[in-house]
Amino acid sequence: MHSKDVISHDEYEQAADWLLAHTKHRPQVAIICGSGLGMLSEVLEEQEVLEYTQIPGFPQSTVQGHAGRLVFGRLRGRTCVCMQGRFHMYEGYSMSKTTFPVRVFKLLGADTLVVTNAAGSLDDSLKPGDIMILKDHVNLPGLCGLNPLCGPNDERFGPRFPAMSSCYDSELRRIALEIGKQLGVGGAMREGVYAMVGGPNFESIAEARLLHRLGIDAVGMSTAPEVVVATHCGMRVFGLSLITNKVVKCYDGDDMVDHQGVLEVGRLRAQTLQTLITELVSRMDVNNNSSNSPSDDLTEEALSQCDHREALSPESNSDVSI
Ligand SMILES: O=P(O)(O)O[C@@H]1C[C@H](O)[C@@H](CO)O1
Ligand code: HPA
Repeated sequence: MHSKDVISHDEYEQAADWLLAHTKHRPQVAIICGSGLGMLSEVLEEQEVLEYTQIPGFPQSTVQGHAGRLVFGRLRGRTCVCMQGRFHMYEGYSMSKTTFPVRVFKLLGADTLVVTNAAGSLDDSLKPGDIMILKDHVNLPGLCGLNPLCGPNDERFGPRFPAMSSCYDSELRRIALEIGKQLGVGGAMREGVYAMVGGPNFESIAEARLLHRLGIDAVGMSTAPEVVVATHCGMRVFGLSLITNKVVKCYDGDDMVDHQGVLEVGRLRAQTLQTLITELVSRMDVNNNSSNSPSDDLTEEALSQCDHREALSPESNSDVSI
């Protein structure tokens, strides 16, 4: 790693101080929107929007479907910040730069990180349009030494050797699955293991088969580094993948994945994901690292937004059933 890739505590603080001076909001929950999932921020109330170009030290979004804005606002009594646009290694950023915002959110006071992504399924039981709750990940670049925690460790954020064995909060996973059932989309939601590859090309068939044999359920090009950095600094993490395509695993056939198709599935699933995240955030106890359920029943408003319930039932979701 180059010394220029080391980001000093001052640089994180400068970004955090700038944000504190430019918004009245003090976020408890940070949400990272995956490819085509920027609409998750639309549900925030009392919005204040800041462009990445304005924020000191922030990288810039270069990928279609990643707008490049921070949206601050309120969601059912919780204060949130939403990243409309994340950073990927394949854009040419160092791992520490791709995860820069996570530490900034920590300095802003956020104790919970919600990560979302678009991913291709390797397991045939996951269909486009399904939602996979991350139970665990395989950080392939990380295993090869491309890890945002490489370089001098800053003890103010966390320990040199953080554990990753429980990085996806089990209580938040349980609540999300419960909400899915209440919304009538339980059949299209399950837990699974996400693997991060470097990208930007989609997988070759041999690569897809290799990942499948390793027991990976879905593959994407992000998320794991953000989760590593958040876990390192003591944040509680919830992650989900919107399955946007099946990864091609057979030589005979003419299926081919493309980014436009990925974005399209995000558009079609916008409302389901908005409702799911809104309900999840509303049931989080943001103060003491556990969760509470002020009401375990969905509001009528949430249920009425779920006119997609039938479309997401397991019987009907053969391929894109949206
Ligand atoms: O930011 P995410 O991980 O959601 O984006 C996925 C991976 C690539 O960036 C892109 C491919 O379509 O979507
Ligand atoms: N592979 C890797 N990343 C992805 C995919 C995929 O099939 N779909 C969306 N992001």
